[in-house]
Amino acid sequence: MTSHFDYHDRTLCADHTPLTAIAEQFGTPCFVYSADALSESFASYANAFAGQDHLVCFALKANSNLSIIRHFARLGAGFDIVSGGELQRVLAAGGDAGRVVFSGVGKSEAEMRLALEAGVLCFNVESVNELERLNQVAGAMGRRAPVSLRVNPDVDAKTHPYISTGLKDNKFGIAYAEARAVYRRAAALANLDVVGIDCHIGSQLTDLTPLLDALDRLLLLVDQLAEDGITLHHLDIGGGVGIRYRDETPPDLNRYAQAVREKLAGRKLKVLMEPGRSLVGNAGVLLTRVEYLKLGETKHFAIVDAAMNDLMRPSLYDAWHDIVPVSQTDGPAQLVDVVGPVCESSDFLGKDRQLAVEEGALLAVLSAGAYGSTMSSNYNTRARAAEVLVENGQPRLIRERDSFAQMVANELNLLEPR
Ligand SMILES: Cc1ncc(COP(=O)(O)O)c(C=O)c1O
Ligand SMILES: N[C@@H](CCCC[NH3+])C(=O)O
Repeated sequence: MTSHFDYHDRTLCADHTPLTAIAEQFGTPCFVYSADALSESFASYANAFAGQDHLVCFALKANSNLSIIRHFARLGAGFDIVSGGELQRVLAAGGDAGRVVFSGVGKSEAEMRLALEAGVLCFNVESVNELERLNQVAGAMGRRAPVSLRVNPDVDAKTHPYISTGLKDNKFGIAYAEARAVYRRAAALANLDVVGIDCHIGSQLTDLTPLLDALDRLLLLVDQLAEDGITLHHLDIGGGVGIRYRDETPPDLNRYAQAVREKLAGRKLKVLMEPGRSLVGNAGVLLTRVEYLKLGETKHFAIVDAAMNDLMRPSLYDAWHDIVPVSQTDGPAQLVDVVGPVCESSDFLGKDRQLAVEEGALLAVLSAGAYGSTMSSNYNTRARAAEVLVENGQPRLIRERDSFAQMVANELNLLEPR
């Protein structure tokens, strides 16, 4: 529970707006976000890094709803994108392309053209082949491409193996041992401007040590590059700061910023960062209603109207999300698996939870603001959930639930005549 999602008169509220009223108005399942929580998490970065030349680039993959992008753009954020689609979202929401860094291992030529056209701040390049392709695409357009190399510092981020990205055997980044040579190659290419260096070692990190170790390794490289006559203007420390899902202790941002400040003292390097989860994760919940209570032979199930297609994290990473009743009752708690209607045994939101539940009751799956809606799908031809933003005490629909007509429309006119 956070101060933004808390009980008032035994009803869970989003900034004092009862989730019962939101469910009534918008239906379930639906994601509910708190605008104040978004502002607060952004402010905690801004305050921690105040006094240092920096840019917080919100990693869109965590939550790319246009209203959330716009909210962060108004607060002065930049954006970290990984596809042409994400760039379109930033532009549609009124974000500034000049504050966008473009990450990702597989940028297509079309995506490069789109980003050069828009004028992004930087391409975070992840391989020599990408470098050559970008040089060629920029040349053909008569443009120069600003580049940073994503260096793989080979540090163990000590997180779930699926979300660790900074080890030698991960597909991400340019091997540390090769980075200096690749920079020389980049500097020699006619249509590129070498402007920065970046890394991102993994997600949901609760320990600052690997982040700071990675920074040390990058700074060593920055010095070697200076000897080669390559001067960088920014250093992008990536994202990865973890949040509390259950009982984790997230890293202290002030300590992180202080350590970064000390390590960069005396250098003319702007700091960029790419937080996703830590900006939005605890600013959202997934609201769902219990359809059935099913007493199995060995287990009891609360079958709810949200499923793995709405929130994949439990199925995919065995991730824990707290699940709480929206209305507190005095009924007896029982041990249940909270599962969805999807036809997969891995379709669960939580296992072995002590909950006082009854059919028709509302539940809130907490910490669902990051990698919830963005990873959702239409599996089982289920409509992707609506999204609602609570701002100034008012809930506002920011994404409509898919309609079934929408879902079949793309294929309907391609049907062979009967
Ligand atoms: C390159 C890059 N930047 C930023 C992020 C955002 O990470 P997080 O949500 O953990 O802050 C990711 C995802 O892990 C990423 O791959
Ligand atoms: N999608 C993951 C994190 C991966 C971040 C992307 N590099 C999650 O839900 O935790």
